[in-house]
Amino acid sequence: HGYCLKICFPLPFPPQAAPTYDAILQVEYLDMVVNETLRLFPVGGRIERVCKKSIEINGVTISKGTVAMIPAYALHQDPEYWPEPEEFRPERFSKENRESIDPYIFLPFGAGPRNCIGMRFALLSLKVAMIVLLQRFYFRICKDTLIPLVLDTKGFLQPKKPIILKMVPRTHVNPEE
Ligand code: HEM
Repeated sequence: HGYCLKICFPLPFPPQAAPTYDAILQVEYLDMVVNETLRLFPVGGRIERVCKKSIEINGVTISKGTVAMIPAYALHQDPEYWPEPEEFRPERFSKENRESIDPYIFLPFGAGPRNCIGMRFALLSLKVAMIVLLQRFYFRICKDTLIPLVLDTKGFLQPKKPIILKMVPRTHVNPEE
């Protein structure tokens, strides 16, 4: 896939203001962007569970002890649930749309009693990092940005090569330069 993202949203933070917990929760669009990014790029591309007792689901018997793999990456790309799944559309996670999302189809942090224990911490710290960077810089594609992005096929879902972007200080007169 080739992804070319231009994300523009107002940050309700003056350049030097500390992003407080309450203020971060107010930035709804940031949450939508983070969710849509985790939909396209779920770090744990698959989730696994060991079957505790034999069960039949839709005519398929899964015996006790079998490891069942839940393909989070594939579920996040299923056009039945995500129209034009390859498109980066944070609006999928808007307040109005969010309620219709099945928690077993959107699985960036897994689901159930063994889901990610660090989810809230991870979401908060990555939002703090994004806000602090976006308060100070614009991010632009440059000649060293590899397009299309190539994903690694082993282990955690991550880019094969680092993503190189140009950082333009926000004090700069013309951010498009
Ligand atoms: C964006 C960052 C992160 C993502 C996308 C992520 C994703 C996941 C996923 C998909 C699972 C498997 C859940 C399941 O099987 O249902 C998991 C498990 C886990 N994560 Fe995270 N994680 C993140 C950050 C963190 C952080 C920051 C911590 C710790 C501070 C953490 C601690 C754990 C632990 C301990 C488990 C195992 C939970 C268990 O088996 O009971 N994760 N994570």
